[in-house]
Amino acid sequence: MYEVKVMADFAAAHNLRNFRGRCENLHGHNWKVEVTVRGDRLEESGVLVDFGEVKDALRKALHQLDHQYLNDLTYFQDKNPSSELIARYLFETLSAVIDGPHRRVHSVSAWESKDSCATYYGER
Ligand SMILES: Nc1nc2c(c(=O)[nH]1)N=C([C@H](O)[C@H](O)COP(=O)(O)OP(=O)(O)OP(=O)(O)O)CN2
Ligand SMILES: [Zn+2]
Repeated sequence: MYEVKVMADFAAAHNLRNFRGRCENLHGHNWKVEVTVRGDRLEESGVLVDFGEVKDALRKALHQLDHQYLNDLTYFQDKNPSSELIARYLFETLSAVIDGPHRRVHSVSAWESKDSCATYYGER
């Protein structure tokens, strides 16, 4: 099994509804996102997937979040933009473009600060 990881970041505002704490108030973070792709077979070139391909897909997905008030986005109308659900949103978005016969997005981690991170692994 091979594993490829790429990272990128974005800045956004959010508030967590019904959180019963100061995170219910509007505030922001600089999230760092880590995407892990796994697969059992390499391309002829010897790579599982080009880092650049994953970075491009991640940057496109993060462009939708960067400098936004996340609670306003359609995906977060009925759920909080917690780090867990941001990771899930990115997992679903990236799986749709990166998954193939020999490679799959394995996980997406969203680091809200240098010491707090949530990871989504999908349903499988
Ligand atoms: N499991 C999760 N817990 C929390 C999330 C989350 O997305 N998933 N989010 C938050 C809030 O976004 C909040 O802004 C973070 O607050 P806090 O943990 O207090 O962050 P600080 O960096 O200010 O914490 P310190 O106590 O100063 O380290 C909360 N929890
Ligand atoms: Zn927060």
